[in-house]
Amino acid sequence: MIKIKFSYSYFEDLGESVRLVWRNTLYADFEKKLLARVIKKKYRVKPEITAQDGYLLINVDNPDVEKFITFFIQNNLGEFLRNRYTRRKVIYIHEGMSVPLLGYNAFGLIDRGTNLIQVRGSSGCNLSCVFCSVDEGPYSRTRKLDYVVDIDYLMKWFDEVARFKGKGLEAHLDGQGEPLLYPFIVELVQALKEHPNVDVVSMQSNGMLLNDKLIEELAEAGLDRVNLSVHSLDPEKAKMLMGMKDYDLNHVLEMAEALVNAGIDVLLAPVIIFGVNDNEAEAFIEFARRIGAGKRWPALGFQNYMPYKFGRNPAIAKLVPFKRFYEWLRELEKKTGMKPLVLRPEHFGMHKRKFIPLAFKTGEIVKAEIVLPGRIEGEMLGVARNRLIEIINTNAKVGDKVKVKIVRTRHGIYVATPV
Ligand SMILES: C[S@@+](CC[C@H](N)C(=O)[O-])C[C@H]1O[C@@H](n2cnc3c(N)ncnc32)[C@H](O)[C@@H]1O
Ligand code: SF4
Repeated sequence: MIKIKFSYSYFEDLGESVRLVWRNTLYADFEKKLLARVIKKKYRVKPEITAQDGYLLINVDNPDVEKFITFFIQNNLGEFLRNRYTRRKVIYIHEGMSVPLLGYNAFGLIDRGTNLIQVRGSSGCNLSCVFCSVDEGPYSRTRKLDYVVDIDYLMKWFDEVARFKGKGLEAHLDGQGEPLLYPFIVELVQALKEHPNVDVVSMQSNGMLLNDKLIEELAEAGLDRVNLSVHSLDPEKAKMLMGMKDYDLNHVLEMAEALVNAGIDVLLAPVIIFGVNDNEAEAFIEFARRIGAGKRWPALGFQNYMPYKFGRNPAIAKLVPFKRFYEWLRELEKKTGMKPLVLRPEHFGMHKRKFIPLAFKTGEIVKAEIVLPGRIEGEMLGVARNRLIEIINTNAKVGDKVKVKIVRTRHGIYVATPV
């Protein structure tokens, strides 16, 4: 009998197939028939395949089978890889693919002309907030696939960006999705924190996937702050806003306190939808005070709900102009004595820094090679001048070389249309 287990992984028996669960966030299903067929073809034996106690079990005596099937699974992982929370296909981006990590907003790095660099290791979310700006989560209607970037490759690009941007950086883990779904999140926090140009490592998270052990690991790795997205202190309203019946508000609130106790600062970041949760503002402030949030940075970062073209824009959401929103925050500051609620970049030690020079001008026509499918219908990702370009309204295929017109370059995110 051969027993196989990979590090950070376990196998589950699903009857017709075996599932390899990798780092709790990714999985790949292999049909037992397929594995048996490839073994039979090479070794002329008909094995029985099961999974038990996390191991893959194959009832053959030949020890060569172990090496062979290990190689087969590792080699074919890319084809079968899926996100455990969204169930979407995952494209694993690594150095061998020559995919630049600047230019696109679903993965890689974003420089918005300050000392803060956004770091996006993966897409995909465990929740489906009714107002989500990027229509994320298991109930997304627009997002078709997810990406995961290999950690060494991500750090290689980060290093280049950091060298250009200089010292005193904040590396902020956020994304079109939930950063805690990144399979190497602890290692990533540690690698960023150890970078000589990084002072602060922070993360934007919904907090659901935190637990005491993970918090301890993140604190040890050097995570400085979590901007925690909590949108109601009423369990039922929170379930409705997070779009998930099993959203556990109490767990998230407990984790908020655990973060503070572990020395990771917390900034509570509720999205305010007037008429829905604006009446909870004082309760959020009280909660933030009670747990000791805001030790080095502000304790609260109320966000004004905004509709987005490819987001979920619920009918309940009433729009409030920013002028009115800031007035509301100032009134709250006066009433509660909690300051600052009107946040400015200085509160986060943020200042302007020179931009990584843009690779394209708006209106420019360039020849791009299509390297990956995009996340939404009609979108593909192209490469030119060592930058990614999101090409919209296209039916090009991977490998095609196409002429495109750059229609957007803001903050080094490039969008183009075919010409
Ligand atoms: C897209 S999420 C990604 C990070 C993580 N999943 C989270 O929710 O914290 C980034 C932030 O944007 C906020 N957000 C999402 N949709 C929004 C909207 N329509 N208007 C304003 N803020 C929004 C979220 O609450 C979160 O604080
Ligand atoms: S707002 Fe954040 S937590 Fe909510 S669905 Fe979007 S990405 Fe997920």
